[in-house]
Amino acid sequence: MPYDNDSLVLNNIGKTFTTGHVQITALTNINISIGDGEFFSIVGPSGCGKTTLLRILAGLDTASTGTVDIKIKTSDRPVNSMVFQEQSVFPWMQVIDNVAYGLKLRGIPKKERYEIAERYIRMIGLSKFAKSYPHQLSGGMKQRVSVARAFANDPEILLMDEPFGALDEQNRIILQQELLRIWELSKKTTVFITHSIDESLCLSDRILIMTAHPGTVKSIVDVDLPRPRDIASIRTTLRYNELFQTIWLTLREEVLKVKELELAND
Ligand SMILES: Nc1ncnc2c1ncn2[C@@H]1O[C@H](COP(=O)(O)OP(=O)(O)OP(=O)(O)O)[C@@H](O)[C@H]1O
Repeated sequence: MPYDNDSLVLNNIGKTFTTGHVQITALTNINISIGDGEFFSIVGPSGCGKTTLLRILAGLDTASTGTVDIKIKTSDRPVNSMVFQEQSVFPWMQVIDNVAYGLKLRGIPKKERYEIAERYIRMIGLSKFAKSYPHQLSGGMKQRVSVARAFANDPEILLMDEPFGALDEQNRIILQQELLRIWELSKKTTVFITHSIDESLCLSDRILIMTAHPGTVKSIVDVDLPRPRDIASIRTTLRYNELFQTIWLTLREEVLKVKELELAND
């Protein structure tokens, strides 16, 4: 692991859902340590429990077994901020108030919270739209607002559940590059779910590949691509292609298991 100190440690995490008399084991025996300031991605076949794991990290759901230890550096900031796939901006608030919302909840005075919000709005290239309302923005711009809000909150850890999954490719590449730039400045510990091997390679320090249902750790890949990264040029490197191939071959076994299961259930 490229980081000296842990920010987030998952000990033996398991999750079983009970619906009526039916029990579904979504996650089992997950042990991971994520470094302070690390960008850690999770990929895995559909239904392997990625979102369930992130919800447990966010405290939105509880684990059936095991513990999550998050290192708290200061008590005056939130433990986590989450960015979802679907835009989660408040339609009745201007961009600046959306970005400053978490700071307002923490009682940060207006002048200070606007200064912080303006800084992140500038970083994601929306300065001209600070006073706009969400209905005046495109989908990609709204997702930028969500990203800016998450960073402005200055949480211990940033959790992202396919934040660019609903965007078209051009917007996705621009947002990935912007996310890289902001993350490289803030070095915030980030856990990022994606279905895209390419996206995980462009952004991450390490990538967790999960097994098919029930989800557990299949392998963890070190992304030894240099930083700072330029997404367009990193994709042309030999190392990128080697890593892509390694991840795909590992992931493919799990995706095929899901397909076999689906056929057996037909
Ligand atoms: N609230 C719930 N109640 C019962 N079962 C659930 C619940 N939430 C998730 N599951 C089950 O847990 C398993 C993991 O679901 P989860 O959404 O975490 O997977 P995922 O890897 O994020 O999927 P995808 O890639 O398709 O988004 C699935 O079998 C799902 O049906």
